[in-house]
Amino acid sequence: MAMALRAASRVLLRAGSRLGRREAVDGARRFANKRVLVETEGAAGATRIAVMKFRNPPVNSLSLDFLTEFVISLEKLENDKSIRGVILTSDSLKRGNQTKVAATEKTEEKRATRDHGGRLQERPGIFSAGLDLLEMYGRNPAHYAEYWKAVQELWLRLYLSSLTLMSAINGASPAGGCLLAITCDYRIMADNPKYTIGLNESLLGIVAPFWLKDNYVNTIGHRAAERALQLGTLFPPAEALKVGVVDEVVPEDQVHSKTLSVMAKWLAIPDHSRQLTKTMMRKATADNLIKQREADIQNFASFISRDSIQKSLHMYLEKLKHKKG
Ligand SMILES: CCCCCCCCCCCCC/C=C/C(=O)SCCNC(=O)CCNC(=O)[C@H](O)C(C)(C)COP(=O)(O)OP(=O)(O)OC[C@H]1O[C@@H](n2cnc3c(N)ncnc32)[C@H](O)[C@@H]1OP(=O)(O)O
Repeated sequence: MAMALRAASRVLLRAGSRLGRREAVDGARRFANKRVLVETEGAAGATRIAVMKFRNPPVNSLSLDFLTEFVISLEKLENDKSIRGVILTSDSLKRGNQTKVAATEKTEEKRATRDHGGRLQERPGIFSAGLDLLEMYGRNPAHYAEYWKAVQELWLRLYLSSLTLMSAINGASPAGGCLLAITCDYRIMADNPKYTIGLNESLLGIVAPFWLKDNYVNTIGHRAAERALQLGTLFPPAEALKVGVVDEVVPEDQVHSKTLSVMAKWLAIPDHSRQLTKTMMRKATADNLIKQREADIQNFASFISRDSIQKSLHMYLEKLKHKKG
């Protein structure tokens, strides 16, 4: 398993440097590639935590490029012995198809956009819109296989990470967005009813893979997962808390500070005992995928290539495109 992960990571690292994606390195405190910004907090020499900010506009979808850059960044953090905790969150996104508010306007208005009548329109934040539908639609089986391998890799890396992982969910988090969150050790969500979280695959005419289903069952229990998966339920914050998809809901402007303070409590636990406990809880679920990765890739490639599934995805994409009109 470790060898397989190391080999896959070497491939990803080679791909990353070939594409020249690393844009800026500022000592050990901040590094970025195009789609993931990593900032570290804490004094040099002491335990530090890192914040991984997604910035893949317009909706932080998990494109192949994003997945590659994410895994490279995570690996760098895993290899940095001063880092013990990582927070996953979204960088604030600005959508390209609306007029951006002038920088001179008040701070709260800067985060808004204007509608066609020129009125300020508050847009919901987005943690991640999940897997990139354009990676799963209209491509060939080889592409689907490559994409799915990268999705598996992301899940395995996160689910088995020895770091303490927390998600600061500052926006909508459907499907693959929820995947990112539920691999974490702790989830804190902004109290904004416009934000929802859950595995909504069934609404798209697709099915969550067994390992994501297992992760969901481990998080919210079998009965709740059975119902939520069939209905494709996207929970607003209060319901997400009630069912256990998230651990805490806090006012939007406190998500980051609250996550930092919970992280401090987790980091007070000795690493070795916490890590061994985490492995004990998660290994069997991860092993289920590890022992049949190749078969899972083939299943995905043939499932997603079906005419009926492509048709469902087409209809869903059209629905997204026309919902504004
Ligand atoms: C027999 C069994 C065998 C099983 C074998 C296994 C099979 C496995 C099958 C595969 C299962 C995989 C698991 C899938 C996981 C997923 O993650 S699928 C993706 C699910 N995501 C969604 O449903 C979210 C869709 N998006 C939205 O709801 C909204 O966009 C939003 C995130 C709430 C944001 O809304 P808003 O701010 O209003 O922005 P929009 O205008 O809607 O979007 C802006 C543009 O972005 C495009 N877009 C949105 N989401 C995605 C996406 N996920 N991928 C790619 N592109 C996306 C959207 O179309 C807009 O585009 P333009 O119109 O061109 O601007």
